[in-house]
Amino acid sequence: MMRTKLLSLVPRATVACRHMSSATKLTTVEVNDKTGIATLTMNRPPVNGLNLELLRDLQQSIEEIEGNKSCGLILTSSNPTIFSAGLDILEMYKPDKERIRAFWTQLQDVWLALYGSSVPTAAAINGHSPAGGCLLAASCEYRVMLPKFTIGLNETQLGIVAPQWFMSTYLSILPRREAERSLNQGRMFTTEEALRVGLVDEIASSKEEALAKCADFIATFAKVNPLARSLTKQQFRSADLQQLENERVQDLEKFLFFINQPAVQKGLGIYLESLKKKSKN
Ligand SMILES: CCCCC/C=C\C/C=C\C=C\CC(=O)SCCNC(=O)CCNC(=O)[C@H](O)C(C)(C)COP(=O)(O)OP(=O)(O)OC[C@H]1O[C@@H](n2cnc3c(N)ncnc32)[C@H](O)[C@@H]1OP(=O)(O)O
Repeated sequence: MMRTKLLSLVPRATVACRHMSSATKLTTVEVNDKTGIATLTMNRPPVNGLNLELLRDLQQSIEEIEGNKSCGLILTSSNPTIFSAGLDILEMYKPDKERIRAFWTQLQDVWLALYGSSVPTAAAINGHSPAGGCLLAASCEYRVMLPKFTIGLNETQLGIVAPQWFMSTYLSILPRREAERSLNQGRMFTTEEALRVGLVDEIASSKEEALAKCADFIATFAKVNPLARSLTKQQFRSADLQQLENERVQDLEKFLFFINQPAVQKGLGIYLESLKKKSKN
């Protein structure tokens, strides 16, 4: 394994980091030698849109962290204003038949790996986090968010339906009434609103502070037996995980049927255009 000091890339307070993976281009993993916590950073400009390749790299990085006996995983973004824009709409708009199957299957794999991770997980949400971005953050056990950003499962606003496992993820954090209402509305929460409803656990004023708060959360498990902790987590999450495991193929087929509906394709096209127009103004 390659061991590189990355002192120039980490806060001064950090003593030393092992750079575990550099082969992947769209994610990096750095393990703090002192705390044993791995920081997994998404790095796909311009908006960390979750395309097939970023999802593959995410899964590889999660597996790397699981296999490396890290004490915890912090998910964050290299972009200073965007955690992740969610699924890359270009994967779903006028899709290639084979690729879109691989894409959705890979998204399922990432969720199973992250939501079911045996290590403690936290998200340092250092930017906007709509839809699939929110799903990733919500799959972690703890969330710290920077002010003046937005987060939420906004699928209905795009004319699409969040599948059951997106809903289960929301329900693992939010009271049922709040989860149902905000999913139906496709509501995006400001940082402060997200804190109020419990979608995020803390607010931090900088990325460094967010990472430190996530590390503090992970440190709360330092004296807990790791096997007891991970089996307890598994028991809490196993029904949700098992449901997708059992229905993976049907879930894929439902997604393909839905996404290929002419009305859905039309809606995605209009939404993409509106994003592009907005970025030109
Ligand atoms: C019952 C059966 C159920 C079956 C299941 C069926 C269906 C489920 C299917 C799908 C589930 C999908 C979940 C998703 O994740 S969909 C994606 C939702 N994402 C969004 O709505 C976010 C859209 N983006 C934004 O709001 C902003 O871009 C953002 C706040 C993230 C950043 O704003 P900023 O001003 O900094 O940047 P922009 O100028 O807007 O964007 C720059 C550039 O990036 C392009 N872009 C942005 N987001 C996306 C995206 N998600 N996918 C692809 N491309 C994106 C944007 O168009 C600009 O491009 P360009 O003009 O520079 O070329």
